Amino acid sequence: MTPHIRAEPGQIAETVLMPGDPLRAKWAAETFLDAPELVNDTRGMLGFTGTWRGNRVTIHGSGMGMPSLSIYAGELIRNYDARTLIRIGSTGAMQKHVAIRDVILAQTASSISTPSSAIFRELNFAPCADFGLLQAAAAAARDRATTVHVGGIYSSDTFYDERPDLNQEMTRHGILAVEMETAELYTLAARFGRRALSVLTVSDHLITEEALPAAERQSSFGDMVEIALEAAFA
Ligand SMILES: O=P(O)(O)O[C@H]1O[C@H](CO)[C@@H](O)[C@H]1O
Ligand SMILES: O=c1cc[nH]c(=O)[nH]1
Repeated sequence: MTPHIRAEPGQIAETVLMPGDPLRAKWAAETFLDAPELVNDTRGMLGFTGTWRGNRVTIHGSGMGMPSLSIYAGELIRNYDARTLIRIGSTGAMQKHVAIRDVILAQTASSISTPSSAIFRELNFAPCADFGLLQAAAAAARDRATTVHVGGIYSSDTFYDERPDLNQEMTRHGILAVEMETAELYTLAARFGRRALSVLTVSDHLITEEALPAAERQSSFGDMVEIALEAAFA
């Protein structure tokens, strides 16, 4: 038990999928896991443990933004010994060739800062995905109709951005999309020797201003969850 997770030792699996939204954790657990059991609801942050093809999996919300993710992922690693952490998130596209509903495998995550920045001081640490997970997710994605992109993303501290110049530079330098958690997830995984990957679904587009209709969000997120599960147990 931690200040933010009421699960008993042993109630959290070694493999954890982490959406930002606790209700997406509930939906994914009820849709993809056998016998999902609620293991956390402290502060309304939901976590479920069940099995997928016989493998134990926890699906636990991270909340929005890196400070929130660093609490949950940090406690899952330190207190429950989570070994494989895969974010399943929504993201905003920053390239014309990336479309709504496409899936992005985040190879690297740029940021202005993360909760870990105080450790690095003048160093520009380069948070990156676990190569084995990335390779397995790319292989799992190849068998699907969904278009998948592999590359760098941007982990922002803000959803309502006030730096169009910065977005332009990221687009110019090939950054695929923006979200708000991955750089800290990859940094924590590096620090504790764990495996991490972010599998993201494009929910809106910063250039075309398209957005996934609310009614289609869950069905479009299904591919991302299955890719994450297949990668975890490849
Ligand atoms: O859909 P989730 O996983 O929450 O991810 C994205 O959506 C939230 C912003 O609306 C941020 O958490 C961002 O990273
Ligand atoms: O953080 C996010 C997530 C989805 N779309 C965005 O524009 N930003």
